Formats: sequence, structure tokens, C-alpha cells
Amino acid sequence: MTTFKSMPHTARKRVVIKLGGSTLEGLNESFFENFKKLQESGIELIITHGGGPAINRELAVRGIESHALNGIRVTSEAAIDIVQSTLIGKVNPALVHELTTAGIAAIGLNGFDGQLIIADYLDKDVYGFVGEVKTVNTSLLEAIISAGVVPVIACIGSGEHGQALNINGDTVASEIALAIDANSLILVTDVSGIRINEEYQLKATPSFINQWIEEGHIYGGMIPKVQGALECLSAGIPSVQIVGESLVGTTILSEG
Ligand SMILES: Nc1ncnc2c1ncn2[C@@H]1O[C@H](COP(=O)(O)OP(=O)(O)O)[C@@H](O)[C@H]1O
Ligand SMILES: CC(=O)N[C@@H](CCC(=O)OP(=O)(O)O)C(=O)O
Repeated sequence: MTTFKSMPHTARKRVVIKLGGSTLEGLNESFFENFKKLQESGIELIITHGGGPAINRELAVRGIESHALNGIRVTSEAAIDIVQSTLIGKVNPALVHELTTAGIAAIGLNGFDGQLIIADYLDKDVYGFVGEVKTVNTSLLEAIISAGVVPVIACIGSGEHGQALNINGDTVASEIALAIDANSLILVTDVSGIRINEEYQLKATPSFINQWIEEGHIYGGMIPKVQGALECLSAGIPSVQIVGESLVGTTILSEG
């Protein structure tokens, strides 16, 4: 991925929070009030989101099949239209509304807006209309953030010739965190972190994560989360958290 690195800014604290589709619909007002408190304490927030369950429902209504491979939806031509309209037309405005109701100035965005996320096919033969992030328009994000507005980003990439590409929400979250030099990334999901042999892990390191993937303890939708986390850590973002609605979960840190 090519990014235009933001200016170093020693004093600022910038946090990217990804809200998983698995948990989005159940979040209540007090959850969003947490965000207001974070903002009031001077933290710059950037929110990204998924919407897997909402997409599944819309696909089912239309009788369109889809399946996941390594936690990524194999997206047909028929499916990409539904993914695009669900994320941009339904999930994103609903989330912006929740934030606005909690008193947070928020603006909904997707990869097409101001060329926010330019994407290319990940592997068209294998995944269909799924994208990988090529560039992030960090100047646009910087302008929005410095205006005190929270960007709320749907995980749709802008492909060649205006083709929408489906990008996993966790991948977008980590790519945005990397592009804007975030101090931390928080992935909010429907489980309180990484569970191994029925026990939630408070902490994890890359070597444990690789071992857990190999042994099959981490699978499905957890895979893009930990992969994004490992990328962020190796690029110098100090920590990534995978948490439930209560914001309690696993903190992933570099070794040592
Ligand atoms: N080791 C693990 N610990 C916890 N959850 C895991 C693990 N491996 C796989 N999962 C699955 O990952 C899911 C979260 O991913 P996903 O459903 O894609 O959520 P989201 O919509 O928040 O991105 C959990 O509900 C669980 O089924
Ligand atoms: C390519 C790919 O997997 N795209 C995801 C985008 C939504 C998403 O990531 O939603 P969650 O946050 O609920 O996982 C999908 O189609 O489901």
C-alpha cells in the first residue's frame, strides 16, 4: 500500500475505532457517549465500520449466494451491488445518526468520497469484487479531523472505472490507522477479545497469534482482525485492541 504519511505530531492522540457489523445494531446510547468523553479528553477519533450481518440479510432477501474464505467475503458481481448499497446506503447513515444523537459531529464517507480509498482487486479469480487498499487520501482525513468532525468510514473501495470493491472492515480499519499514523486501533466486535480454549486472553503477541492461527484457534472473522493488528504493530503502532461492547478484551502488543 502507498500512503502519504501525516506530519509527526508528538502531542496528539489519535484513535481509530472499528465497529463490527456483528455488534453495530446492538450498541446503545451510553456506548456512543463513551466516544463523546474520549473526544472531550482531546482524543481525535476516526471511526470505520463493517456490516456483515446486514449484508447477509440483504443477500438472503434477494437469493444471492456468498461465502467467506479466510474471513473475507467472496463477492460476485450481483453481491457487490448489495454490499455497496447496504454499507453506504443503510449502515453508514444509521451510524452517523447514532453519533450525531450522542452529540458528536460526524460525517459519513466511503472510498469514493474525495478518493478516500483507492483500491485494486485483491485477486479477482479467487475473491471476485474484493479490493485491497492502494492509497488513502490522508489530506482529506486530516482536514476533517482538524475541523473537529469525526470521519465515519464505510469499507467500500474506489476501483478502476468507478467499480466499487468490497474490502473487509477490519482491513480498512488497519489501513486507515497506518495511513494516518494512529496511536492506537480498537476493533469492537461481538466477543470480548481472542478466546483460546474457552479463555479470553488479556494480552497477545504476534508469535502467539501466528501459533493460534496455525492451530485453528483463530478462524473466520477473527483472521482479518489479527492480520490487520499484526500489520499495525510491525509499522510501529504501539497497540491494537480487540474488544467487546464493554470495551474490554485483548490487547495485542509487540514481543518483549
Ligand atoms: N479465537 C477466537 N476468539 C474469539 N472469536 C473468534 C476466534 N476465532 C474466530 N472467532 C470468531 O470471530 C467472530 C468475530 O468476527 P466477525 O463475526 O467477523 O465480527 P465483526 O462483524 O465484528 O467483524 C467471533 O464472533 C467468533 O465467532
Ligand atoms: C471483503 C469482505 O469481507 N467484506 C465485508 C465487509 C463488511 C464487514 O467487514 O463487516 P464486519 O465488520 O461485520 O465483518 C463483507 O462483505 O462482509
